[in-house]
Amino acid sequence: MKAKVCEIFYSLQLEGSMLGYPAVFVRFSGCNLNCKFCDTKYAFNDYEIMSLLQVSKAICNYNCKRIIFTGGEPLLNASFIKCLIDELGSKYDFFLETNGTIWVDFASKFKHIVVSPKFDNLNFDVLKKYSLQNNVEFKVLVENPDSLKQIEDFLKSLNINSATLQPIYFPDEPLNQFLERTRNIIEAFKQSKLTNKDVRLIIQNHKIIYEKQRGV
Ligand SMILES: Nc1nc2[nH]cc(C(=O)O)c2c(=O)[nH]1
Ligand code: SF4
Ligand SMILES: [Mg+2]
Repeated sequence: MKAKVCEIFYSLQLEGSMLGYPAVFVRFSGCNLNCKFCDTKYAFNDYEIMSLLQVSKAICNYNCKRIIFTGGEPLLNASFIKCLIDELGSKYDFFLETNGTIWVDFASKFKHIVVSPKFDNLNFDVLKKYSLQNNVEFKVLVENPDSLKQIEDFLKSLNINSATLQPIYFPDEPLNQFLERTRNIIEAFKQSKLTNKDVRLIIQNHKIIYEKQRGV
């Protein structure tokens, strides 16, 4: 079995509630969506075709027990990932970053799944299934302070009480502008109804620390 793999690298999880844990990232190429704010467009056409053995060897070369599958949309390679998990076994903890449009029946094999729904492409049947799992974190992207009302309604519609808000850092946006927009989002968040739920705001720390480099 083979898959298009964009990059495999060792870093810290620098987004979401698992912030700070060292992990090996396996970034698959390709996505079923095409978001205008996508920060991994390079994953669409920069890849190597790799076998299961090549990927598992690359993972084993790092001395780290946490493996994060990301993309693109990693679940376009669901059976490849399932085989990797079965092969690598119980000494590893597996994590997933997905856009929440594809469901897999081995979802419970992941220690933690980050589902980041995109409002232009919501699949409520799939999102409902993820919302019923106890290993799922919903990470909702925030464009500006006005986006919070839509996010409130979205969480309510799926009966979701806990989530992570992540301000979007547009690919060609200057850092100062992102920081100012983030400060405005924080002020609006503090005044919103979301403060009555288990909702937190966490920025993409790698974008600040490494200035939008890839593979970090
Ligand atoms: N350090 C680091 N943390 C991340 N968390 C999620 C990432 C992703 O691109 O899915 C990512 C990434 O690309 N780098
Ligand atoms: S779902 Fe994620 S990887 Fe796919 S196009 Fe949108 S932002 Fe990019
Ligand atoms: Mg990313």
